[in-house]
Amino acid sequence: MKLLDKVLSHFQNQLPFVVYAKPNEEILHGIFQNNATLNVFENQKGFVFASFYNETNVVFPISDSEVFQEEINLEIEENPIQIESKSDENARVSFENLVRNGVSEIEKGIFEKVVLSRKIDISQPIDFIKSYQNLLKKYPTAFRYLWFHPKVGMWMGATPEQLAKIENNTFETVALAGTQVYSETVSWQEKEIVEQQLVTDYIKSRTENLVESLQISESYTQKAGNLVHLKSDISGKLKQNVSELEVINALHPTSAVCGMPLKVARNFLLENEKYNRKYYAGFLGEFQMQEQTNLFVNLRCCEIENTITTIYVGCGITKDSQANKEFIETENKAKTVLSILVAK
Ligand SMILES: C=C(O[C@@H]1C=C(C(=O)O)C=C[C@H]1O)C(=O)O
Repeated sequence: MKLLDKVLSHFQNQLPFVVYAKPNEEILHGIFQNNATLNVFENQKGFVFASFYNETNVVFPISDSEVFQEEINLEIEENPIQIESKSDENARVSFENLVRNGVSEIEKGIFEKVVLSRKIDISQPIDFIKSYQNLLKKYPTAFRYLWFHPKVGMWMGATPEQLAKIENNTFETVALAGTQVYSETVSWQEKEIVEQQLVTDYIKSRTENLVESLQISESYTQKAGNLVHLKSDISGKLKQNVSELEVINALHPTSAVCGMPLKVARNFLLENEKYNRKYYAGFLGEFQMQEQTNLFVNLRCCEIENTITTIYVGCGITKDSQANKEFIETENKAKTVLSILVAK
C-alpha cells in the first residue's frame, strides 16, 4: 500500500506521522507532519496523542501536515514469526501484590475502584510495518493506529474503547469494563456487572451538567480480539457553549482506566505501579478535523523501540478482585498485541 511506503520514508527521514483506521472501516488515514517540531496540544485542529498523566500531549496540526486516505488492501498474507513472551514469575508476584494492595485500600474505604497496570518488555527488534499490517487485518472492529514522533517514540495499538465522538453538538462515549476470553456462551458475573456499572455511573456524573439529556443503553457484550467486554453506549446533546475540550477534560481519565474517586485512585496507581504509563491509557485521534472530534483510549498498545517493544496492560480492581485472576487478565490482554508482532 502506498501509504505504508510513505510511512517508511517518513520514518527514515525521522519525521512525525500517524496512520490509522477507524472501527469497522477499511480506509487507512495518514497524517504526515512536514517538519520535526514537537507541537504541544492546546486546541489546534489535527491528530492528538495525549498521555495518561503529565507527559507532553502532542498534536500533528493539520496546518503543518499532509493528509491522505487509501482503501485498505492487503493481499499479501504475512507469515509472522510470532513472538512468545515467557511467563515471568517475578512479574506475576509483584502484580498480584499490587492488586492485593489495591483491594485492601478499597476495603478500608479509600476508593471504590482502581485500574492497575504493568508493562511487558519484549527484547527483540520488531518489523513495525509487517506488525501493523497484521494488526490492521486482525482487529477490524478496533481503532488501529501506528504513531511516530522522533522526540517521543513509536506507538502502535488496536483499541476497543472510544473516549468521545463529538459532532454537531452531539456527543457519544462508552462505558467499557469487565473482561473475559471470547467464547460462544458468555455469561457475566456480579463482579463484572458491578465494575461496568461503576464506569457508567462515573461517566454520567462527569458529563451530566454538560449535556441537555443523557441516553444510556443497556449493557451488552462487545468482542475485542480474543476478548469480550461489557459495554454501554452513552450519548447526549451538548449544552450551548460547551467546548470539545471541556468534554474531554470531564472524561479523561475515565474510571475504565484510572478509578474512582479519580484523584485518590490516580495517586494510588502513580505511587504503586512503579513505572510510567506514558501514553498508555491516554487518548488519541482526530480533534476538530472536518468538524468532527473522534478520540479513542490508548489500550491494547505497545511502544516500539530499536531493540525492545513494551506492551502495556491493566485491569479494573474492585473489592471482589482476586489477584491471580487479574494477573491472568493482563496476560490475556497482552496476547492481543503479542499475536500480531513480527520480528525483524
Ligand atoms: C485497562 C485496560 O482495559 C480496560 C479495563 C477493562 C477491565 O478491567 O475489564 C476492560 C476494558 C478497558 O476499559 C487495558 O486493556 O489495559
